[in-house]
Amino acid sequence: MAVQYELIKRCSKTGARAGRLHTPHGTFDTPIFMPVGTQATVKAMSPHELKEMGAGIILSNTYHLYLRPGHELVAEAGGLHKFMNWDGGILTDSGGFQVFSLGPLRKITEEGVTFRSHIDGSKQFLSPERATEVQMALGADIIMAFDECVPYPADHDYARKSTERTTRWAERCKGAHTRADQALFGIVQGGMYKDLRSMSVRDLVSLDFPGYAIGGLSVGEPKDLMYEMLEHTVPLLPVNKPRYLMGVGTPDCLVEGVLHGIDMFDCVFPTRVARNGTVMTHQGRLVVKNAEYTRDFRPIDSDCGCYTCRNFSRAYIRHLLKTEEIFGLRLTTIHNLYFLIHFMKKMRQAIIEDRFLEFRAEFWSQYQK
Ligand SMILES: CNc1nc2cc3nc[nH]c(=O)c3cc2[nH]1
Repeated sequence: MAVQYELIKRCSKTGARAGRLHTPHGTFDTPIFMPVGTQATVKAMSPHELKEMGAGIILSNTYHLYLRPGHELVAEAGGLHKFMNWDGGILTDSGGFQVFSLGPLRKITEEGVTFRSHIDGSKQFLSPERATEVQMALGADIIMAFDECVPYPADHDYARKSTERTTRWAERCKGAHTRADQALFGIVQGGMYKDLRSMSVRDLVSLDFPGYAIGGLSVGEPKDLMYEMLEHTVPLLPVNKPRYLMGVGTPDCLVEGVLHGIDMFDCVFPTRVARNGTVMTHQGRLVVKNAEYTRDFRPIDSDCGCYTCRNFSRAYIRHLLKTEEIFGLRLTTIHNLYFLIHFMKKMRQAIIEDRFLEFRAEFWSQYQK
């Protein structure tokens, strides 16, 4: 199997678990946070810096790379790892979510989705087979089935019909997937309906994927509703397969996702907000661009071991951001990614030492959103 999950330790009181994910490009500790590199680069970061800060698996997007530069060109370069000179793990999202959230004027049929490129308005079409072919050409270690992310809110009838189609599409992806060195994950849908989440899990598990993503969350629903869906859905998934919660990445959601048994997370949040000067600390977020930090010569976070916090002050970073110096957003990005990657390592250690609930209580006692 291209990707194998190894369970190391289960928390005795919750669904939290520590594990390892074995892939063709290395073995990575879980729970893991995966930086997003939509267009074959984690914005402002070099592969060397990503490796140095402990990044293991990064994401790229099929939708974007299919439109530009095209999957054929990436294949000609020898695949994504060679193209971007990254020898760690790569996961590609299948394009479904991006088509629904980016591509204007889209039309969904049983066959697939017709949409207009957000770049040049050209008419495009993706089907389960085509999305799988594109991902095989891009060459990620983990690829995702082509699905429809049920929008929020959606009525039960729409959610049911869409989820049933996503399952038929997952089967078609499985039929089209012929690369033995890649793992194809199914994506659980079902909207905010427990019966449909159960149906989606049952149908996908019967198709037997090497890993399962929880889709259709972090789409604008209240966090408590997301947690409720996780509490219901995750325990239904096989214990010996990785669980990947798509699009989730603020510290509070990461803690609650780990609590419910999630192993893998991705989110643009840390890199996106870094570029406008929002950085994460153990007490919550701060906007280092704000005037209050003009003469603040302390590091962003005195407990943080990242390159930014070891070498630069809030005042200096604020100055760089105010003057729109590129180095400023590089420093905030380095910090935010390091913070989350190491936050996951601390959670993993707490699970191994069977003190995850204490870790979680300590986190919530300090954290202001
Ligand atoms: C930022 N939130 C978010 N990013 C997502 C990506 C996804 N990809 C495929 N399918 C999904 O359902 C899905 C849901 C998501 N929510």
